[in-house]
Formats: sequence, structure tokens, C-alpha cells
Amino acid sequence: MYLDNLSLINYKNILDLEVNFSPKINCFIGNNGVGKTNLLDAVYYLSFCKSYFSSTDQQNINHDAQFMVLEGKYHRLEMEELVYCGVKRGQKKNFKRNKKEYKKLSEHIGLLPIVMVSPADSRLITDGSEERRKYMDSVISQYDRKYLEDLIRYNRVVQQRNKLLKDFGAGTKFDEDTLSIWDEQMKVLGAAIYAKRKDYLNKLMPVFQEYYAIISQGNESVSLEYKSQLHDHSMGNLLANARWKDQVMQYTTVGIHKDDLELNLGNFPIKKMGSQGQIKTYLIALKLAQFEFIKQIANFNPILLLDDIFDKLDSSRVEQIVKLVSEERFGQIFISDTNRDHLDNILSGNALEYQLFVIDKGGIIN
Ligand SMILES: Nc1ncnc2c1ncn2[C@@H]1O[C@H](COP(=O)(O)OP(=O)(O)OP(=O)(O)O)[C@@H](O)[C@H]1O
Repeated sequence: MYLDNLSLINYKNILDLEVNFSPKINCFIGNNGVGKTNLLDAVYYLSFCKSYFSSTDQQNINHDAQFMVLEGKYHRLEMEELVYCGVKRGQKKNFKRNKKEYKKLSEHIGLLPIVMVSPADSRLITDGSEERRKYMDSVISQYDRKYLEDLIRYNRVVQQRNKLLKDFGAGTKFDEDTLSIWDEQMKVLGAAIYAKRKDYLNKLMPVFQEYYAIISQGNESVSLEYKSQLHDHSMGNLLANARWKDQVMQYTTVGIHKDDLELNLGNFPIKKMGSQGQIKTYLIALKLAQFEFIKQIANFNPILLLDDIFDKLDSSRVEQIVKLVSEERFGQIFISDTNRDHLDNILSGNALEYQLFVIDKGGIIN
């Protein structure tokens, strides 16, 4: 699959742009703040119906404009796919596939699989467990729609259950029956989500370790461990054992919403022991493994977005990454960097063909 043509109106600092891409390597070059990341983000948006960076659509509309439009023309499984997104300030977004509006945005997730590698990924390591759960969820949702639906329902059930516990705390009479209704739903949904997270991480691990070894040239070892209360107890047992605690705390203290990932370099948490370059290598290897996994399921190459990957990495690691992603097993790639020589040297040095776009002030100048 590849993105053939992209047009943007008022997307952040990009006011009006239409561009055709190579099905293989595309490079965005330009100074800081010119809009390279915004372009990658627009591509991400068309796959995920949202920005990789900003949580509200209002932040994506150019500050001086009242609306934004993104349109992408894709080649996917021998077919052309037209994807459109329009957002007016203060209104719901309008998202269409081949001119037909989606009833639910979740129907679109997974149609155009994509993997983004960005400096912002470091929050996976530095931030709390919610970030790591979001990571697992966004990957699995791309290839398993049922997972996304279960997750949305699970989160709703936890919210309702928490409200009920709060009401009990505020003096409403304890209602065993209603609590049991939520527990029953949590049991089914929690077990299904747990099984899929476990399966994904089991399969991801060896590929992730292999990629890390290639990029670091065998210098270090890494691991990724799934932490879940469900490893040792069923969802039903957890809820039954925590009932008293939940009533005291007035929220649901057990379940897959407490899951986490332990990210290690050697035998230590990478958060504490990793250098900036090792952390970056860890995240890139993780994303490339994710790419491989999604590809196996989709049966075609996802799009790969590499934002500012050269920063903090030594030249041998950069070269390993570029060589790796230019292989046939990867498909269309978008790379952004501030330094043209940097990319020219690596890509031309390895006899790789690529299309170069020089970006300035939200536009392409060559
Ligand atoms: N809603 C918006 N309206 C107008 N401009 C915006 C909006 N959102 C972001 N910007 C601008 O977009 C620019 C950032 O662009 P971007 O992050 O794509 O830069 P970049 O070329 O990737 O830079 P770097 O090399 O520093 O990563 C900033 O100048 C920011 O102010």
C-alpha cells in the first residue's frame, strides 16, 4: 500500500499544498519549525482519524482559519482509496472513504495501517503506565476491530462502575445487583483484551530483539515484559477479592486498565539505565517490530513515518536503520530531517533512490 497524493488545506502551518509521493522513500528536508512533522502528522491523521500529537482537532486547524481539509489518494490491494477529512471549528469532523461518510470513525482504523516513529515516543518510557497501555491499544486496534470495540466498552463499564462506587461512598444504598452487572461485563471484556495484549507482546518480543541487535550491531540486549494482574488471577477472582477495597477507594482497583509494560536494557529499566541513543534505538526497534507484526496480519506493507530519527544516534546506528528500512520488506517510507547532506550521504551512499522535498514555511520549495 502507498499514499500517492496528499492535499492539505489549513492543517497547522500548511495552508494549501498538494503533493505526489514516491511509493518508496520520500524525504522532507528543512529547518526547524517549517512543517516537516506536520506533513508526517497529516499522513498519520488520515490513517487514525486523529493527530499523533494533539488531542483536539481545534489545535490542528491553522490558527487563522476556520476549517481544515486533508485528502489522500492511496493504492491499496490493487484498488484506489480516497480518504477525506474536513473539520470546521467547533464542529464534528467529517471523515469519508471514497466519498462515503463513516458512521463510526472506528470503522476506518486499520484500513491504512501506519507506523510512526517520532521523538515524542520517548514518553512511552518516561511517562506513566497509561502511555504504554495506549501504545498497545493503538497497535492492536489497527488490525483487530473487535479489540477496539471491546476496549471502548470496557472503559465505559469501568467508568459506570466507578460512578456507582462513588455513589455508594456518598451514601446511596449499596446495590449488589447493579455492581454484579458491571462485574460480569468486565470479566468478559477484560479477559478478551488481556488475551490479545498477551498474544501481541509474545509475538512482538523476538522480532523487537532481533531489530535491536541489528541496529546496535549486537552490542546490547533488550526486553519487554507484559505486566498484568491477570497473569495470576482471572478477572472474576480479581474483582471478587477487591470488592471491599473498591468500595473503600470508591473506584475499580483491578483489571486490565492497570496493565503495564516493563522496558529493560540488559537487566535494568531502560528509563533509569539507558543513554539517549539507547532509548532512541529501543523505541525504533520496537516500532519496526510493530511494523513487521502489522504487515504479517494485513498481508501488505504499512506506511512508515520516520520523524527526526537521526538525532542522538551515532552514524553506524543511523546507517543500519536506513539500510534496514530501505529493504524490499518495507514499503513506502517518509523521513524528515533538518540536514540534507545527512540523508544524501546515507541514501546515495547505499545507492538508494528517493524523492526529496525541501520544506519551508509550510510549503514545498522544490
Ligand atoms: N494550528 C496551527 N496553526 C498554525 N501553525 C501551527 C499550528 N500548529 C502548529 N503550528 C506551527 O507549525 C510549526 C511546527 O512545525 P513542525 O513541527 O512540522 O516543524 P518541523 O519542520 O518538524 O521542525 P523540527 O525540525 O524542529 O522538528 C511551528 O512553527 C508551529 O507553531
